[in-house]
Amino acid sequence: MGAPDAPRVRGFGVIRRGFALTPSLARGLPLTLLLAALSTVGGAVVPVVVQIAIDRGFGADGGPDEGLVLRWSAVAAGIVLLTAVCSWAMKVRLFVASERGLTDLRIKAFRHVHDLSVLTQDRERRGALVSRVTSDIDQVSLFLQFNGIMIVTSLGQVAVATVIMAIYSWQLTLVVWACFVPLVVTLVALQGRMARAYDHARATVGTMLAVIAEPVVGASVVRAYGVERRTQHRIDHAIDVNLRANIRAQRLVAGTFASAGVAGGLANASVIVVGVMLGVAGDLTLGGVIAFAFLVSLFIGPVQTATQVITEAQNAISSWRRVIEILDTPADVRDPGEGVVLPQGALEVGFDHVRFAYPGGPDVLHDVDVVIPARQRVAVVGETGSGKSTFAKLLTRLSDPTAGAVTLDGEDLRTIGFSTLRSRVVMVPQEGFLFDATLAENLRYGDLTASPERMRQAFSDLGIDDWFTSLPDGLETQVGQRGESLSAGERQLVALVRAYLADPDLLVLDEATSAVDPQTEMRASRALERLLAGRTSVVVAHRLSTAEAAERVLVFDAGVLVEDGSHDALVSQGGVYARLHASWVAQAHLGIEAVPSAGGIDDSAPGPAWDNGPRD
Ligand SMILES: Nc1ncnc2c1ncn2[C@@H]1O[C@H](COP(=O)(O)OP(=O)(O)OP(=O)(O)O)[C@@H](O)[C@H]1O
Repeated sequence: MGAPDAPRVRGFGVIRRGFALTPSLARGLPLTLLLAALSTVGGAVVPVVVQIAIDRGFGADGGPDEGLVLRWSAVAAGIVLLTAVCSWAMKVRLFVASERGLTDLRIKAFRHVHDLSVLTQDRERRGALVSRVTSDIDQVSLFLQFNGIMIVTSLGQVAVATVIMAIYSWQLTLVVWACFVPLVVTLVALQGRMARAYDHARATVGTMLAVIAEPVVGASVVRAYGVERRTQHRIDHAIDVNLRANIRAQRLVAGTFASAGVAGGLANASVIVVGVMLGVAGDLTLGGVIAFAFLVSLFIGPVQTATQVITEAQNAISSWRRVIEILDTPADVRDPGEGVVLPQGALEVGFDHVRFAYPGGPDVLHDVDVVIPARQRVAVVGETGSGKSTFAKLLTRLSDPTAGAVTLDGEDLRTIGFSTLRSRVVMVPQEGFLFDATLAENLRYGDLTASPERMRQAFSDLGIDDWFTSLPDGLETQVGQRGESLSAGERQLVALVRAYLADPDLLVLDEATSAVDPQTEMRASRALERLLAGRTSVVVAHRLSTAEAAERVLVFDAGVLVEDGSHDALVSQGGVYARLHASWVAQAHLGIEAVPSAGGIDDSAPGPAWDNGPRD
């Protein structure tokens, strides 16, 4: 995602927006800056004391004045100590403020990622999205803690050194500044290129993480198809692209740092030459020339540091921009907050001339106009890609229609608060995602307050307590990552129990296509039967038996609702559904578990499902 719909924020705008989004970052900043300024003063004191000790102590009338040298040394030691304390306090404050601020930012960004519609999330690969909330924020944090304050202290030191140098000799001060003019010009000229180089480098980090994460998640597919080398090649390529992007950015940084070195050397040499000339002319004392030489190094060091830090700031700004872009991406499926109140009980569903297109694509649903009365049990069928899942997504407001409206009991879904919607409407996706936790914790996603007794009762209500009691650890069974310690069929059972605990008034179910053993299949059918009882239900059916059991069948073909009626009526009508049914029956008699589709029989597809199964 080049951040989907967020306007691009530039340079200082990023810093301003960044601070506005994280007020705790700026809180107490004036005191931190004051401490930073005080800690820079200490560094400038030493050359001044050296000058006083040389000119007034060693050069005192009547021989060296040891007392004076000791007194001034004590003063210098005190100031240096105080400076160290200021520096420590400043760093602690900075660490605390940046950690707090960036934690806030991380939480905000993470929440916002959740608010974005599934569609928006799909546009950026998940790994790249995660990188914006993790590694990009880490970059900003690192910069603020180690470099941000260095810019402040360095610029402070440069200012303090300039003032003191000017007090000693304004001519030499001008010479020093003149040596750095080319550096400033170079820096300004390279800013744009460096910003682009770092933007690219940060984007390649996101891509790299996405490319690495994908095969880790899909490790079994990678191994099953023996594509380790091809996968490794993709990863190597992404790493290589990132490496080259970083090198390109760092080359620019190295160039500016080298220019700073040249300017420093030039300044040192010029000061000695011009200083000696001024000394010979009687305009400067020996102590003054030595002090000035010290001050020049005090000036050059921070200028070089600031040069490097300013260039590295581009990296942090690029990262900050990527986080801000996420926060500025509007949540296209917006929660209306309180919203309208829905009546209790089963819900009536309406599609009022609904049209839908995925961003940048053609319409995939065309003028769908249908009413599903409360408590009706509906099956949605059609071949792969006909728009069944999209219909289900609109029904559960994972996306909003491009035109027309989806209604619940006559209320537009867009006017119903998310909390009401999520408690009344539940979607059971094809692959019920399970979290790496116990069975009980996974079931609680359906109802946070469910007690163990209620959970056990749910298994019993759905007629699958024989399976539940076969689990040695019962509710404490660990399901593994994505539920992989359970079989596909068992995961379906858990998903059904979870939906039952949520107790929705409208249940939308995308039937699983994976084939399971006959016993689990029977359990799942029984549980589904009981789960649907008394509720309005829309099941995206992949099994003909599910369509046969429904009161009403909606048939989609290329995004158009082409048939609508009971199973029997549609079979006798002799249309798309009848053809689907006939091919299925023929296949069943032949004992081949092939998958007929609206276009005929597809004998390459596996399983008992009657469309081609999921595209991927
Ligand atoms: N996220 C997406 N972005 C772009 N196009 C999409 C997206 N999801 C689906 N489509 C397209 O929309 C059309 C309808 O897809 P949909 O998933 O609704 O079909 P389906 O009937 O549910 O198919 P299946 O039975 O295989 O799940 C297809 O042409 C598909 O390619």
